[in-house]
Amino acid sequence: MSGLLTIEGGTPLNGEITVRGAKNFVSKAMVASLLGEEPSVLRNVPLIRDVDVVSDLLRLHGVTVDHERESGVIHLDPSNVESAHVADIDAHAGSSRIPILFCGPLLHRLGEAFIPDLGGCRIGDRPIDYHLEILRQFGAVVDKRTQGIHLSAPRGLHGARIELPYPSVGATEQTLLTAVRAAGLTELRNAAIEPEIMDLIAVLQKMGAIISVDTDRTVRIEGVARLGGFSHTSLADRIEAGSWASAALATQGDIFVRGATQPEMMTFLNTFRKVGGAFDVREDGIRFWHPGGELSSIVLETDVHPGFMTDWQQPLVVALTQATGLSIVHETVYENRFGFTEALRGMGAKIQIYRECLGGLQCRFGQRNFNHSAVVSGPTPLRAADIMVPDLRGGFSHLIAALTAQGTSRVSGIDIINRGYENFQVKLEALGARALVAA
Ligand SMILES: CC(=O)N[C@H]1[C@@H](OP(=O)(O)OP(=O)(O)OC[C@H]2O[C@@H](n3ccc(=O)[nH]c3=O)[C@H](O)[C@@H]2O)O[C@H](CO)[C@@H](O)[C@@H]1O
Ligand SMILES: C=C(OP(=O)(O)O)C(=O)O
Repeated sequence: MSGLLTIEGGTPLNGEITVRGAKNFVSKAMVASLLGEEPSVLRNVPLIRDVDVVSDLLRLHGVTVDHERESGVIHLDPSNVESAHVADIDAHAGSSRIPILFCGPLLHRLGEAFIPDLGGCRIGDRPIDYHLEILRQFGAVVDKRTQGIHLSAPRGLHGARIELPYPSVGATEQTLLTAVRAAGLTELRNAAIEPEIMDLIAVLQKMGAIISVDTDRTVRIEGVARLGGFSHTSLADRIEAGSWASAALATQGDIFVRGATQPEMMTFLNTFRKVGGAFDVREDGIRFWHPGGELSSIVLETDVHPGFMTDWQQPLVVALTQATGLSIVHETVYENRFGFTEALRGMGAKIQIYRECLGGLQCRFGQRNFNHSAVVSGPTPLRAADIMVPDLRGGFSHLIAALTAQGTSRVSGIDIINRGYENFQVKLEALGARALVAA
């Protein structure tokens, strides 16, 4: 990955930026449009690479995608869905995790699907065993090939009783996108209930689906023969909002995040307040700032919703290097999400990584040799360094660290960040960061 940013740190980030629709919803709603017999419209779409990848994949399958980039409106017309050339799809291998969610919709529309090898952040093994098992339960025949996966449904797809071993976001979405047009009833136990999934359910309901969510995380879907289009405005990207909030805290700044919304961020806001950050929820966004004085160390465990989201963890850890005392961070969603701390240690942060489950919960990764707990000791002044972006959130964390550090850092591989942060360089400039793209 390319792109080099030179950052002169030590200046608080102050000002206002806007967040638009959620990366982890918009791409899925775009896939859902494949299920309809009529056109759909999606608003508040951010300019991020995952949207471009999904647009390309939809176009390869005959969907007309008209993206008004500045206004953030996408028109999707699936009237002429067709099989794509395997070589064309394969060109997108490794670009994102979304292609796996094309399975159900393509099986319904075409009777077969070819899925390229997945991309996404390398923060653990990220197997797709739940996805494939679910598809088999619906009646799909799964043929794993050297490159990619071929699926067919010789007898059509029928509803299934599914229980997830872990409330996986992707596997829940796989079930929803397949069950809505499968024959009969589907029952999904131990489903994930992230706000982005709830917004996907809202989209599917607008299209004509019948879906109920019980208090015990059981989702029931009554399959229907036909779905129409939808018109929908995406919920805001709570991960991007939390990332800018962490940047405000670490740099002792003050950022108004226009578009950020409280309900989806309540868990983040509680943690932010415990660390010592201040925030003000307004009609049109949330202001986050460092109120002066010391920040407090905390014990934090990432979890599925409504727990503290794993994608908030990496940016917040940078802010924790500026808090007084020992913070404990237990990552329970991914087994390998602390790789980004190596660069922080090189910048002077005191972060130790442990295999044990520190915190309160025993998680799936305990006793299994995974470095999934961290102890952060602070406050430590950070010094500038040359660093390489490892993944999406780790990359944004490196930006925060460079902005916090005294001196000039060179951050390479910044293109990865465009996968989930819209116009982040323009936003940095608007917040007064001294950041320059190297020629
Ligand atoms: C594009 C998108 O929406 N990405 C989000 C989605 O990823 P994604 O949908 O890939 O994450 P999952 O919720 O599926 O993964 C959670 C855990 O389940 C495991 N697992 C998952 C599927 C499977 O078949 N087998 C299996 O073992 C994973 O390895 C991981 O340890 O939810 C994650 C958890 O909130 C977020 O960090 C990602 O930003
Ligand atoms: C892990 C993430 O995304 P993906 O699932 O697309 O890799 C993320 O957004 O932090």
